[in-house]
Amino acid sequence: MLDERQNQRHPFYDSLLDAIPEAVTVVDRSGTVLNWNHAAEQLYGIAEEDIVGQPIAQFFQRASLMLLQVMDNGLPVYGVYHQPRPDKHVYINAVPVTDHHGELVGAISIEQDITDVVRLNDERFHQQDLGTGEEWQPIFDTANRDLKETLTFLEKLEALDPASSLLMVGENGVGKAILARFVHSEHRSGSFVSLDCRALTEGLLDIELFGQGASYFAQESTKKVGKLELAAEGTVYLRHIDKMPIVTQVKLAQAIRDGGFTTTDGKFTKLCCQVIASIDSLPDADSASVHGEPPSPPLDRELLYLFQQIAIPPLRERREDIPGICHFYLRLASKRLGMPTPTLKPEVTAAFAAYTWPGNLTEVQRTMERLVITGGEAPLGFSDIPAAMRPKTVKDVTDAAVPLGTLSEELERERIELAIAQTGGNKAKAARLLGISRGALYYKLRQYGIGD
Ligand SMILES: Nc1ncnc2c1ncn2[C@@H]1O[C@H](COP(=O)(O)OP(=O)(O)OP(=O)(O)O)[C@@H](O)[C@H]1O
Repeated sequence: MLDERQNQRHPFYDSLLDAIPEAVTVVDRSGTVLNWNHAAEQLYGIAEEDIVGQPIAQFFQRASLMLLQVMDNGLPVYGVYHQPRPDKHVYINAVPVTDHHGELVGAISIEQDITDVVRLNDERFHQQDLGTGEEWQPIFDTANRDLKETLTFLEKLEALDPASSLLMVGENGVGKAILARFVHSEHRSGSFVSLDCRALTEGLLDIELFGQGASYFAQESTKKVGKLELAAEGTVYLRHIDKMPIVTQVKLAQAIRDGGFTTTDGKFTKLCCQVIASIDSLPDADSASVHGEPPSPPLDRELLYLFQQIAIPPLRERREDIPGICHFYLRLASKRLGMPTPTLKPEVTAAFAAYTWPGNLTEVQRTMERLVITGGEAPLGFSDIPAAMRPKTVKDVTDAAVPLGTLSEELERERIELAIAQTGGNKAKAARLLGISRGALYYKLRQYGIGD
């Protein structure tokens, strides 16, 4: 009788599963797929008849299978952001299933596809205009001595000689283009034209920069004005200048030195724009003499020395700024996405300060966006941040070496609370951990009303 009723239920269940807009997957204890609905077919492009009856691990990386993880842990997950494949982003609920005796018999997952949302957000951020001021200034509001000196020098230089050619030097994503925009918005009235020297072939880059006279073409209308002329009173930003063909580099050096250049139709064009170039790192000065060949990547020496170099350190060398930058990007992402700004537990702020951020600002921005999208009401802890950023030991956290006094009041308070917690309330040890005197700690405790 029971079997009969169960048999009757099957068509209802199948229709129910297909009516659900989320991807539903059911596996048995061994990980063999029992159900795979329409939405799952669409999300992963795998037909039901191909996957049902097969081990799910044949279709996905084992480590990325939340279903197997919940069976291993015996614990459900709800509303967790998950990336089952490099090109798929989902919110997932996954639950282990037990029989009447409490024996594990399998698991069910329900996944909501948010790939488009993530992609759209990414695009929005990539396209986003750098703005003209305040919004991104906190990135360069620094407590780092070297960067402070560099920025002071730049400010003086621009006040005295706003047309000087600059070379922004720094790892990928440190903010070279942002700083170039900042300089531009402060001192130039024309347009900001950006060219990536990796993206164009030798001849094309030359034409893009210096233009081409009408004599090369049949009609006058096909005459091409170069960016150096087009950006008059503005800025030409040359990204990855070390990838510029050497012939063009020599021509550019000559144009900067002569204050202008001759176009192919013989006209002398004055250089009215500011040239700002960027490079990830300076070529090794000795490499040419040591190996007897041009340094790789080749950068014309004459051109190099025509630029004032502005070095921007990677984030791991300005750790004292990291908490402020993370909070800035959290607020920026929340504002743009219309979502509440998540709060970070102090240990997370410290973990971020200790992390190396190889992708620099770009990585911070993406990480904070993700936290805004996935974060809930509660303050975010270690389990909410990418595994690679979690400290392996408590020492990693305390080694974050974020000096007090360089932090905002909010962060300073968090840092003190963390130190008190880590030292079991021992104020002398906490003061040592924080690198301040005991008296200063007592003052701060009173100031923030901690331990009242
Ligand atoms: N308006 C903005 N405010 C704050 N951050 C921004 C803004 N626009 C972009 N960013 C973030 O800063 C990151 C780094 O900026 P930028 O492109 O200036 O670095 P870069 O050093 O020039 O990088 P690359 O070496 O790739 O040329 C961007 O990838 C983006 O995540």
